[in-house]
Amino acid sequence: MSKVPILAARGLVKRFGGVAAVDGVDLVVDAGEIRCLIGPNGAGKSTLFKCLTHQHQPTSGHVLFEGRDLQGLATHRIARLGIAIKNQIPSIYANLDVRENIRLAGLRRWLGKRQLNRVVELTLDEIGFDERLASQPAATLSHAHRQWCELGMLLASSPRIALLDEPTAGMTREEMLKTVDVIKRLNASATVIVVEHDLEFIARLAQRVTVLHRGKVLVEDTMDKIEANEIVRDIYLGRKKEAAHAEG
Ligand SMILES: Nc1ncnc2c1ncn2[C@@H]1O[C@H](COP(=O)(O)OP(=O)(O)OP(=O)(O)O)[C@@H](O)[C@H]1O
Repeated sequence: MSKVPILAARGLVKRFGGVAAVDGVDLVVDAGEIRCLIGPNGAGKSTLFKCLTHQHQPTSGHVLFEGRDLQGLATHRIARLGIAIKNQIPSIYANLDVRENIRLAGLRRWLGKRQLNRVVELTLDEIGFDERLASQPAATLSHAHRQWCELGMLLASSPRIALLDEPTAGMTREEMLKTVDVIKRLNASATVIVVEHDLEFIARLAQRVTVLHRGKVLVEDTMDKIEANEIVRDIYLGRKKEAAHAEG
């Protein structure tokens, strides 16, 4: 009997006027994977991310969660299926402290009070927040700490699958390395799909990588094979050459 993938895209197309930002993408993600989506600027990564999470209605094609078409489902119904989304701008309650943010996310699991408290403290530990950070209002956190707070909220909500859009954007290398650890913890119980630019981050994290180019899947493979792929290197090196040329 064939296994049903946790998430699949079939013939996904998203057009903006004459531009096909996503142009016939088929994607199969198995339960338990960490999958990275990469590609040069304008490849269609963000648009695909928004289609997969149904923040964009695809022009045509389908997104299936465990074989179930997500079409027509409201955001809260999608969340209830266990699909967690982290956009580039963190969605945290700025006026609440970190512990309260994480507690709110954990409420989704309908745990008893003592169990919920345990989950919250364990999560704070998993994201490496001490008491000072845990009781800090989210609004006063640094950029990286906000991202980790939101990842903590995902951890506490125990999703089936988490989709993350550029979780290391604006981070130092050290912060990126810590984010790798937090996402690995998330992956202990959830499938993870990540859109990213940072190739070191991807090499440390992903089992399989899907490369997008001009709205289509160019290649899908392990990071080692992707790094050795001449066409992929041309796309990235070509971009660097163009940038160097533009800088004069
Ligand atoms: N809301 C929109 N309206 C019109 N065109 C759009 C819109 N969103 C994206 N596009 C176009 O779709 C194409 C793909 O954009 P998208 O942002 O998905 O690429 P990306 O791979 O995420 O790029 P980047 O790495 O620069 O974020 C681009 O040509 C972009 O200009």
